[in-house]
Amino acid sequence: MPDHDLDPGRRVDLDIDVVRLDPDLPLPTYAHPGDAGADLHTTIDVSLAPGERALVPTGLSIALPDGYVALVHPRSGLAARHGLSIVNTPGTVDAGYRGEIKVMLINHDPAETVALQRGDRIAQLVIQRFERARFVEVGVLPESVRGDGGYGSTGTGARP
Ligand SMILES: O=c1ccn([C@H]2C[C@H](O)[C@@H](COP(=O)(O)OP(=O)(O)OP(=O)(O)O)O2)c(=O)[nH]1
Ligand SMILES: [Mg+2]
Repeated sequence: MPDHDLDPGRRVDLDIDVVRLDPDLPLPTYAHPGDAGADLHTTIDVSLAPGERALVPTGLSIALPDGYVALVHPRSGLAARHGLSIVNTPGTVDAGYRGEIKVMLINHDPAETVALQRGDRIAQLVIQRFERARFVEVGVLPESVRGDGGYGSTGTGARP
């Protein structure tokens, strides 16, 4: 097995109820064992001129268990080949959301139009657990080594 412990028959971690609003298109699909992202398909043909964005339907509605979120990530191949990304990457699909999952695609290529066809895999859905925080207001935060340094405070060169 080339993927050492990435067993194709690996247990499923979680069942998620899915409604296919467009029954001719597939469910989200993991391309390989061990993949974090399940690919999402566009239900429509869509053409994006340079700089243009579009909210693209996937034909899927899901019901996530409480404590889980689905994140809509770009696909690196489309990004590398066509400059295609997602405006609000990663998109957040809340557990209580019952509407159609949509993807806000944007064409970052300066010159080429990106043409996608119905059924093309346009994005990937990563399912994660999250923590729901209680925001406890305090007057002073505990000290830390980083302090308020950020936004490039460590520079870009190699660090010793
Ligand atoms: O890429 C995305 C992002 C969001 N959504 C859906 C699911 C999510 O639960 C809902 C709301 O998303 P978000 O909270 O990011 O948007 P908002 O602008 O804050 O809208 P709202 O006021 O409805 O929360 O829209 C998608 O289908 N795809
Ligand atoms: Mg919101």
